[in-house]
Amino acid sequence: MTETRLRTHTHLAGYTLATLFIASLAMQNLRYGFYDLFFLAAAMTLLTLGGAGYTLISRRHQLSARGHLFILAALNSSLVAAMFALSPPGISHWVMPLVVFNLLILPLRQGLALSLSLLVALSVFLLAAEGAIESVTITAGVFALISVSALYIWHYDHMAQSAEDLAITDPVTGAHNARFLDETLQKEISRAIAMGHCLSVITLAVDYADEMEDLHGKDGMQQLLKHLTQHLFGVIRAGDTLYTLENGQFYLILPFTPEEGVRVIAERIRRTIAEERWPEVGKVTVSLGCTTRASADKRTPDLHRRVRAALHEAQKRGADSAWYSKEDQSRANAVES
Ligand SMILES: Nc1nc2c(ncn2[C@@H]2O[C@H](COP(=O)(O)OP(=O)(O)OP(=O)(O)O)[C@@H](O)[C@H]2O)c(=O)[nH]1
Repeated sequence: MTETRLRTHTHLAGYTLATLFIASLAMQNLRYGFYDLFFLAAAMTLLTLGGAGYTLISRRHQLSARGHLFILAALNSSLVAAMFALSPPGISHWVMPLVVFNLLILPLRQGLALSLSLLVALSVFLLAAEGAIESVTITAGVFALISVSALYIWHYDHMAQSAEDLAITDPVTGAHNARFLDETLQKEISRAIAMGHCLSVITLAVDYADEMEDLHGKDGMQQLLKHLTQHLFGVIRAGDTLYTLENGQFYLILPFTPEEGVRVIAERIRRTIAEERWPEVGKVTVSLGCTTRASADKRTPDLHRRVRAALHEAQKRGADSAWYSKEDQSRANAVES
């Protein structure tokens, strides 16, 4: 289940439970003749029902739906207004579920801000209406409830973020993985088409990777890939992204980079890697294929196909070389030419 669907389900469940709870409060107050409180609860029920409707309408962009903040702010404000205008008995019983509800529906910071504001209003009200001891005791209890809920939500957000990072990160090198490559490249292609800027890509393979693995073992090769990743992160500029593929290969997406630029950076990568002495294996060389998006390239396979052909051409020419492929294969020419 995606995060958007999960949020839609939890928001719907939250609003439905809140509606049932507040509607039962409304009925109870009607039964005992507390008409002011009945109208308050009825208004709050309408707001939570509105929240459920809004959740359904915004189900496709639940993570960025801003309307929840307004609905929750209206719920909290109506309770604070009723607190000071009606001085209802047992108001802390209304506040407790609402502070948890704020945290369940809103992003952590917004939920905390609303819940703590409500807590401040409650403690001022209790201080004036019931005295210091009552106010401190109830405020401490509600504060503990807010803290535990916020900690739980922070923990959940943290775990969700770690799971997302793991899903898009190569465990050995720490660069992004192939799964994330297609997603990002398609976005970059769409951005380049919309904004009319250049986009280039490079694919890079360690020369004689299989022989090196036989010689230095899997661990030695993994250490080398880690160091190569750090080196590449040091060479590329902010905005460029790096991906680890299989068999000692890397992929670079370079937004705002024209043909002349990708030739410069490909050559710089080739040269700096060849000049370095790598702790595990000594000297290493790489072959690089590069290309720039042409107007006909609308999808990732268009660029993948051409950049792979360029890498293949570089490898055919022997180790330690780079090759640039233009849209038309017959016009392909070497980087250094
Ligand atoms: N995407 C990307 N392009 C690079 C990088 N380094 C060089 N280039 C491209 O190569 C061109 C020439 O780069 P340089 O020789 O470093 O010259 P520069 O004037 O210092 O380049 P700027 O980074 O644009 O200031 C740049 O304009 C870029 O198009 C890089 O790390 N990433």
